[in-house]
Amino acid sequence: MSTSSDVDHPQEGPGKLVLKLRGISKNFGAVSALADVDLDVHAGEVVALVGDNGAGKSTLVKILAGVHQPTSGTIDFDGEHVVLSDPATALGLGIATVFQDLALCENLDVVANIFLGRELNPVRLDEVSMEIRAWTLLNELSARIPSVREPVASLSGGQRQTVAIARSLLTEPKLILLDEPTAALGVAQTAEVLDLIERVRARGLGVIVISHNMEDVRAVADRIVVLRLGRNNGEFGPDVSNQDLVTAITGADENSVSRRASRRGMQQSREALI
Ligand SMILES: Nc1ncnc2c1ncn2[C@@H]1O[C@H](COP(=O)(O)OP(=O)(O)OP(=O)(O)O)[C@@H](O)[C@H]1O
Repeated sequence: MSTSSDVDHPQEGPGKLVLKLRGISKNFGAVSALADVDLDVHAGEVVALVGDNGAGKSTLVKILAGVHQPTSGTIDFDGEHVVLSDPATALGLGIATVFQDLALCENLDVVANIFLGRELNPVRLDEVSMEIRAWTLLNELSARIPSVREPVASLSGGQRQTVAIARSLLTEPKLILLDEPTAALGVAQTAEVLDLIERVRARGLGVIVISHNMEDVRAVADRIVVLRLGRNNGEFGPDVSNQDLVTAITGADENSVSRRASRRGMQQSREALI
């Protein structure tokens, strides 16, 4: 399938600030899930949010999706102070979230899944217009979907992720949150989804990607933001070393990645001496 997205939506580098979080904290009773977190995302920028289990990534995404309310802190979206009181408000403002479970209906086809709950004419379904719109959207994303009349049950993991992302684009959001979009995908499917993220960025959207896979993060992110124990713990470019990233995520500079790097360094100096 050929693409026209780069032509239709030219975007060179990050644009204006679309999301600005300042001092976001979230307590669940006595548990502090987030403490004083700052985060900026620009239009046309992919920001990877990384951190160990329990670092607070999901809590932050749920705050942006309007599922949780922050205990304190401010959210500016598209230059305005906002309160994301519920998921409909977040979506209405232009923040779309693709959760890890994708929430697709297995027995329905691609068109029905993309338009689920947003049918063009819910009284008398306008199947033709919906099919054309679905094809156009998938075409713009260079998606490899064999047929939009295929039930989702017969699609691969990467294709399902594509359908879920296409569905989230239907409301024309300014920011899209992707929770572990490549988890449990094979090599080729992962590459497909990373390509898709690049196309979403090329449309000028701000993208937040949560991922545990550092290779994927480095491949697609413009900026990598580390959370540790609910706090900001460093911000890096995609060329950051594995060692620095692991140190920021775990808080320990003595780990297997650093030990291997130092062994490699010692071996190289030994070879230089011979
Ligand atoms: N609804 C809740 N009630 C009580 N504590 C919670 C709730 N949600 C999250 N927490 C706690 O907040 C902290 C951050 O959890 P969160 O799920 O945001 O981390 P995470 O970085 O997404 O981890 P993972 O990678 O394992 O999904 C953890 O200590 C967790 O136990």
